[in-house]
Amino acid sequence: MNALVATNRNFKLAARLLGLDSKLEKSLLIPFREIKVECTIPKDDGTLASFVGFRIQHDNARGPMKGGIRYHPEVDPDEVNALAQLMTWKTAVANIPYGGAKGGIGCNPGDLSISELERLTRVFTQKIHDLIGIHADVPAPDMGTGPQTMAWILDEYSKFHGHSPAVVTGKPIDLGGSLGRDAATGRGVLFATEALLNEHGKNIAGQRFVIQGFGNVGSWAARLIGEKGGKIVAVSDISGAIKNSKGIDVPRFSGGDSIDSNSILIEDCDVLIPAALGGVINRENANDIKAKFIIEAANHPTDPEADEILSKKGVVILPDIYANSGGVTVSYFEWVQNIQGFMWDEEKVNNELKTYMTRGFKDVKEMCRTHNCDLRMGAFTLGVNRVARATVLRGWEA
Ligand SMILES: NC(=O)C1=CN([C@@H]2O[C@H](COP(=O)(O)OP(=O)(O)OC[C@H]3O[C@@H](n4cnc5c(N)ncnc54)[C@H](O)[C@@H]3O)[C@@H](O)[C@H]2O)C=CC1
Ligand SMILES: O=C(O)CCC(=O)C(=O)O
Repeated sequence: MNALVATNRNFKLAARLLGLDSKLEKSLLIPFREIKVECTIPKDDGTLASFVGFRIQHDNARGPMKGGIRYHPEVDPDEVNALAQLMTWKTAVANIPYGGAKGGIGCNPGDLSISELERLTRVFTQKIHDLIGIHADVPAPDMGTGPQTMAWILDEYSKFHGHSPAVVTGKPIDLGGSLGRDAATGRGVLFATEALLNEHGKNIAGQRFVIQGFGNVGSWAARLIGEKGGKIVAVSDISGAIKNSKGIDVPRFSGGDSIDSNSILIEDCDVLIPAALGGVINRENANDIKAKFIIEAANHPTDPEADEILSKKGVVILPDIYANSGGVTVSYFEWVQNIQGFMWDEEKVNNELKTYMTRGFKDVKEMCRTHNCDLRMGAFTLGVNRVARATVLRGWEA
């Protein structure tokens, strides 16, 4: 199912549960602003290459819009739109003072040299610099981007607006990045997993985990879960997958037999953590999934059709807009530190993150009880209700 159709469907279900006014529902769904820019760069060999970049700013009722920038060949406006909307609900679930946005450039970063990536990032920033900003829209890394990408955006933006470290988060520490941001999404996944398992009378130790994706989020989640005694029995990335029922040597991504990476999601385990692409759990594979718990570290990994199948099988799904909110939460801490001109130590960052993730789980569960719904609808009703309240309070007077 198209990512936007799926995200809109979940939003509308939540709006019904909340009894939202239909006009308000419509206004919350339509993005605040959609930006599409053409980015042409000279390649290292002197030929020209053209790319299309997007920044979709979904909503700013609760504060500046916030969300990552993705470099991936499959980036398309519908997907970026869905991801921007998910950011709006996610920042509200985390109860941080932001709205939602997302960006992306349709490119394969693996095919571009470092200098080509730098030129592409700078051209993209030149085209959108007037529409982002510390109190308007604050980008961050996502798939295919990282601290170096944020450093180039910061530098290019600062040429127009003066030195502005708070215009991006997920920066290198030397440029005002926060300690703990690199690990934050994976650490948030750890805290979220602990909260869910504890509620079911279980601990991380002794559970068998399968993790799809071994980039920023997947590798940190694997490492931190491994340190807590969880057994990682299979992992994959774009290049392949390995499994070992006795446990994989996570830091080395070794110590297992190669398997078909398409079958990783249906491997035998207790907890499945998709940490790569969207839409990977769908009606084609949902019936074959053996995990009892799914922790959505990726954005939108589960299609609504799969949600229904898995729910009938009794699989418990911890939704993306709560489970992976550790990244944007520490991005918020980074932004706060930049604005204050003061740096927190890593212990403070991690302790604050735990407080936010623990509170977020309680808040989601409270909505599940109020609306007699599953965790996805608990998170959606929580996020949508907070944004709706802020929107109504601000009013529509022209
Ligand atoms: N970086 C962050 O702070 C946050 C990221 N996310 C989400 O987490 C997911 C992963 O993001 P990052 O780790 O930042 O990206 P990344 O670019 O660091 O890593 C992506 C990983 O996915 C793997 N991958 C790509 N296609 C694959 C395939 N077909 N099968 C298996 N693995 C595949 C890549 O090899 C790589 O290991 C995305 O859905 C992203 O939107 C969500 C919240 C915050
Ligand atoms: O850290 C951020 O601002 C955004 C992270 C992000 O893109 C996400 O949570 O999907």
